[in-house]
Amino acid sequence: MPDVRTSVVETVRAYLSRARAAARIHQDGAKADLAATQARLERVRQAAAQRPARAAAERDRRLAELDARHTATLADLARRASLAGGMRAPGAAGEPWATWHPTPAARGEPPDLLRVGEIRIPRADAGRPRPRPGTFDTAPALVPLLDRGHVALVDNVQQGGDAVVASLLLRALGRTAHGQIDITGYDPERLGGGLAGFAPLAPAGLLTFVGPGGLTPLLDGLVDHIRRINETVLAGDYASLAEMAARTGRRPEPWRVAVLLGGDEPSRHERAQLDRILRTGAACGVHLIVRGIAVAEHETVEVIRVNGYRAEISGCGPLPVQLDPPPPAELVTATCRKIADRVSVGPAPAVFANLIPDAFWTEHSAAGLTAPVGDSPEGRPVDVTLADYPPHALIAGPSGTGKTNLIYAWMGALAARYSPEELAFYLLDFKEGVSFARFAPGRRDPSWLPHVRLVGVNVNTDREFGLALLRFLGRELRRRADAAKEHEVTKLSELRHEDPEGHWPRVVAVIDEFQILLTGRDALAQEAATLLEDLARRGRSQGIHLILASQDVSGIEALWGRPALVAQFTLRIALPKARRILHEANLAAETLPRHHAVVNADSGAPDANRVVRIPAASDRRVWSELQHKLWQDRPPWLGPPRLFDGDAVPRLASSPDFLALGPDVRDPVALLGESIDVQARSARLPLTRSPGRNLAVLGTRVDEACAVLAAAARSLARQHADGDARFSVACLDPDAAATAAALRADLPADTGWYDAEGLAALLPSIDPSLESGTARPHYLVVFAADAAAARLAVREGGRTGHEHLRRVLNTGPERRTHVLGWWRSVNRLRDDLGGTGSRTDAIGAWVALDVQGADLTGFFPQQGGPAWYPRPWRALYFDRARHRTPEVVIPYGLGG
Ligand SMILES: Nc1ncnc2c1ncn2[C@@H]1O[C@H](COP(=O)(O)OP(=O)(O)OP(=O)(O)O)[C@@H](O)[C@H]1O
Repeated sequence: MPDVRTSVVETVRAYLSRARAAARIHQDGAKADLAATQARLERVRQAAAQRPARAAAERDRRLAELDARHTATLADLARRASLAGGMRAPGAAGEPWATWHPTPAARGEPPDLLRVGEIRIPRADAGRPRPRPGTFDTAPALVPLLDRGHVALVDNVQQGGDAVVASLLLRALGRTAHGQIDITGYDPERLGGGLAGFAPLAPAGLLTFVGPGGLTPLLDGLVDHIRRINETVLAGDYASLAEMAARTGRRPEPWRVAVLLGGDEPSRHERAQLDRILRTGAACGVHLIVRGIAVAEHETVEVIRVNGYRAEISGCGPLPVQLDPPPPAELVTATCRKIADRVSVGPAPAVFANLIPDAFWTEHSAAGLTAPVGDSPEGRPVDVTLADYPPHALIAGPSGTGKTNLIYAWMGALAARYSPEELAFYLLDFKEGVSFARFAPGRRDPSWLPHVRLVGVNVNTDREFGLALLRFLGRELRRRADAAKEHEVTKLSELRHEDPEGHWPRVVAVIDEFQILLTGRDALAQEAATLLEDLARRGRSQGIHLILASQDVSGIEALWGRPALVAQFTLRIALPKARRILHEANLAAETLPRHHAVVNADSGAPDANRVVRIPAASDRRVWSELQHKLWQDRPPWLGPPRLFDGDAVPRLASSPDFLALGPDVRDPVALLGESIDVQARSARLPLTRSPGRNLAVLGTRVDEACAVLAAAARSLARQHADGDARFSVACLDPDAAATAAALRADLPADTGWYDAEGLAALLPSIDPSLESGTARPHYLVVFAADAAAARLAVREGGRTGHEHLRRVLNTGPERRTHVLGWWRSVNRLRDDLGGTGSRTDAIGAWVALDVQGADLTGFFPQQGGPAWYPRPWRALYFDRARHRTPEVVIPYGLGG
């Protein structure tokens, strides 16, 4: 048993020993853990003890950084505010008084803000927690007044307030065009003393003082003015005068600034009027500077609280403002005196540049053409319209009063507003001189006014050219009327709407000294008057407008006989001393100063007068500057205008019809000279195989006769390949020899050359009846054919030379043999044809030079011959087969 007990004890002991050992191990582990935890705790404790100091350092670093950034931003903002301030108040709006002088803004520039002092922005140096007292950045303290609002001064010290009022007024005066600000002063306390420095403006009407008790009428007047501007000037088209000025560059009304300096408490009516002005005045250029009268808060009112030279301005927030000192008294009076002097003298002369908009070709002419021709006496632009009403204009004034200048000004203003797609000019000057030539390319200046399609100068003796223009316009009128009918509309504005792809510019035809076209009781004047009447009546709806100018009362009288025609010219422009263009009772033109015009869009009725100052627009340099700009912008499809110069001699070699000729034509055409027409066409004589297709040039003028024959022969030669046609040249007048020889040199090499003897031998040899139908053409060009009469009278082989000549004339053309001859008188031709009573039909076409119309009786279907008064380098051409009336042609120059 003891053994059992012993064994149990030992087992338990062993078990306990193991358990103890295990517990010891656990205890050791726990101890180690405890030590580690305690060590960590100690570390955490130590770290925790260091943390507040680090956080504070970090916080301080961040604060310093923010401080520096803030300081830099503030300095930058102050710098930028200063810069921006300078830009918003340039020149006289912001300049210090020491260097101040008026700098009026340019036309159309919006008015600036006005400086009254400087904003002081406290400067905080980096690293310093607080700004150092007395250190600050500055920016101009600007106040909006003109076109923007009103200023209310709240002050208790006189000085600073006086300085603000004087600064605002002087800066506003110096920054606007002279005379563009009307000031009214209401100063019942000091009876105007508050504005004493500005008194020199009073005599020029730019400053009015209102006495005590005058506040009501003053406010009523301003309210009335605002109403008038809204009704008649802005008229619903613009929200404000500022918008009108920005869009049109025009400011038709001056600003009105009323300075109200204290007084009794306003009545209820006055307060209501004040409120109205504060609400609505700025849009109409009416502004108040109020001091000592409490005004309602309004967004348009800038409140300045003045305390000595310190102030707070509502627009600058709480930032303190240091007010500028008042402008020196002598600067104020000297400036006001200068402005008053300038305004009393009257506005500066009207300037051509003011008629030209900043941007070209922005207007559309569908409804009409509107452009200024000058300024009103107050300096405001005066627009003139050509449309359905008024459709046409008459301009009159004695020589030298500026009609041409007015036309230039008007054309410049129109051409700058309307593109060549919208407007086309046709210009004709019957005066001697070349006033419209500048619009066409010249030798020195290749530019042209892109709107001009035709220029006629030196046409005083070529009334035919005026007629040609009217015929052309008549055709254009019909073309437009037809197009309108096709689109089932009646007016140009509707046609343009229906046919947007069509090219339908408004046409303006200007005819200077138009009466020349209508003088004389001949058929030409009759036709011209009838065409004019038709154009004037029907042109209005088709966008064809006439501007007729005349220096001579007879010009107007030429129209007076046609009341229906005159009635269409409802727009009348009278230059000084122009008579009979306005209504009889309208004497406005009598007293008109130089370079002025009365524009009247109601047929001259006195009520419709508008006096306009016309700018000088004739200066070539100024004009060509504008023309060059417009020319550079011209559309690529637009060619130069046709220039018809009555003094110039046309050249065959450069005439379009000559250049278009080529060989192998069926019926050759002889070109005889240039037609007087809107296009540079040649007068043509078709040489068909019909009887009478010969030409007689008649008259004694050698050069012109030679020119016609040479042009005819040269143009024929161009239509035949070498050898295809035969040319024979006979020259029987030594004066014509040089031309004839030069011609021969240009004709085919086998061209025959004959004198009288040779001609007498040649004629019998020409036997057209023997030629076959395909015979080659033969042109017999005879210079001074009559000089061969004695030789041709000789009978040889049973026949005289004359008989041979007549045979060739009579039977030649059918066989392609044509005589192109020059006879120095009609009678000599008649003799060559067989004497008085002989047949003349072999001469189917003639060109008369210095030959009286009556002499041509036998060669012209009507009794008495054609109406023809010979003039230098002009010829009358008649082709029995084609003409009803003869046409005037200009021979091509002998130079080729
Ligand atoms: N508004 C103006 N301002 C300055 N100069 C002008 C003005 N109008 C005309 N002139 C000048 O007066 C002169 C005569 O002008 P213009 O040739 O236009 O007159 P006109 O009536 O057409 O004369 P005429 O019928 O004899 O040709 C020109 O030298 C012109 O430059």
